[in-house]
Amino acid sequence: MDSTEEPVISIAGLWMNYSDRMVLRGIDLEVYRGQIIGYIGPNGAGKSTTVKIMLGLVEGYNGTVRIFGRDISDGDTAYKRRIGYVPEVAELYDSLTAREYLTFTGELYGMRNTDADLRAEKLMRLLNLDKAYDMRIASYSKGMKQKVLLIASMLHDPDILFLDEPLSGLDANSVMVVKEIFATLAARGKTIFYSSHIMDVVEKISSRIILLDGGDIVADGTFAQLREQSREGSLEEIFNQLTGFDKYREIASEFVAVIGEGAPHE
Ligand SMILES: Nc1ncnc2c1ncn2[C@@H]1O[C@H](COP(=O)(O)OP(=O)(O)OP(=O)(O)O)[C@@H](O)[C@H]1O
Repeated sequence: MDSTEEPVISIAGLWMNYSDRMVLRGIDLEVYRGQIIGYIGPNGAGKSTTVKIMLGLVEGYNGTVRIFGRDISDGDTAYKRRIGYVPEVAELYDSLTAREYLTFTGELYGMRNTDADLRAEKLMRLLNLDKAYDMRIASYSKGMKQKVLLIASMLHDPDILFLDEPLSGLDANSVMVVKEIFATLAARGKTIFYSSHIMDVVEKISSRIILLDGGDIVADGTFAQLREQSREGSLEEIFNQLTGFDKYREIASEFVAVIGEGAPHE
């Protein structure tokens, strides 16, 4: 990273609460071109909230969020054309075919219908979905839907990709392809910002790992740096240590004990 380079994402003093619940407590974060950020944290830590704020989907926060150098609260939504997003829950238009859905999405991003169609068809073929291109999405498997979401997020060649559990439902071969796509895009200067709970994936593909807990960033660095600081071996162990979670054995044993308490059979 060139130290004189402007960050593509710059967050300063970000606070967010939903009614009486404080979710983000003054987050500061700068992200640069070419970084693959693994944004991790316990359930409910505020990862999706942070991403939705950056996408302009959640308002009412305090602090400053700049994307490509511009404050996103200034009313100019032009930055959205340069980002792609894969949400946590696949909300696809089941009644459409992939051709209809992807050309429609491409047009929303300002592409010409024929260009979007041509490109989408090529990308579908590369992910083994050529035969499904004209089938209704309702008939797709979970992994097929996930591939369509991934294609939709990248069709317009965005500069920043936000993804929530991007490898969810993909088979091992497809996981390898998508991981390689992320690495290649990052090498071309794109930024990948994704959330996942699959620690061995995060460990392997992130150039930088950011751990959110209790509304704050509690770790930020490469996997090697995190490992050095915490003296733990795997990211899963580092995660457990930094989030203060050491009760998994007790919880599991109590859980199994409750199951074995004797069901109220007649
Ligand atoms: N629209 C909303 N209204 C009220 N509370 C919300 C809303 N969205 C999120 N929250 C709350 O904010 C907190 C953070 O949620 P968020 O979805 O950002 O967490 P997360 O880190 O993405 O979790 P997960 O790993 O489970 O996906 C949770 O306590 C959640 O209940």
